[in-house]
Amino acid sequence: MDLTQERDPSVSEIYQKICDDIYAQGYSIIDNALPQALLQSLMNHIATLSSQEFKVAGTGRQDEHQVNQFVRRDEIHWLSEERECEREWFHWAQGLQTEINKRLMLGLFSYEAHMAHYEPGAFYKKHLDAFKGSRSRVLSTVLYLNPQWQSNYGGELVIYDEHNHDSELTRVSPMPGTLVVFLSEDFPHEVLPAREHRHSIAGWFRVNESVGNQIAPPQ
Ligand SMILES: O=C(O)CCC(=O)C(=O)O
Ligand SMILES: [Fe+2]
Repeated sequence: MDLTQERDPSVSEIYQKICDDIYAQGYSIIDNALPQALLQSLMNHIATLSSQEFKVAGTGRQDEHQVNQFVRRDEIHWLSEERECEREWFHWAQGLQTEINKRLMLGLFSYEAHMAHYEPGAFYKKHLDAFKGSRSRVLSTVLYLNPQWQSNYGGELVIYDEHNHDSELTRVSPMPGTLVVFLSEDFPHEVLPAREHRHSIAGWFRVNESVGNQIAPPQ
């Protein structure tokens, strides 16, 4: 089953819009970004994943992984190619990667993603997804999977100005099917506490950090 509907012109229009926005301002916010069937299947999937498949999220690189409850309070489940509907999300992201590389020549090489669950009251303090100059994570994506979200629930993503980290650029409410894409090294952002359970998929495109035939160490 191909839930991304490759031939659907609206998929390539969305890819184009993301490329245009990234080129113009470094970030993109798209409502109803996915084909309805794919969005529905991801929402069903996250709703049925058992709580055992979510782990408390940490901060820092994998080898210095720390759980810091003052920084973030979400639980995550890394996506894999093994489950069909997770594979469909990778497929959609692969299409975006191809388009971005063609249009913006960012040299995106791989994509990793996890589902995230924020309990009521959970948050993620202001942070960057990559250290400046590290080139590990180049482009971040966040897709929201909350079928019943209302604007008074809170839980907004706040994006800050790349040149003035105290100045708020915009707030995004985690409405179903809204997608945010931004340059990982440039835009500090935070997740405000919500009154309800909040679900999303966060993902990151990386460049190839391998030198010669040596494989880059895990991040
Ligand atoms: O869920 C969001 O809105 C953003 C999550 C985030 O910033 C992250 O996982 O790095
Ligand atoms: Fe982030």
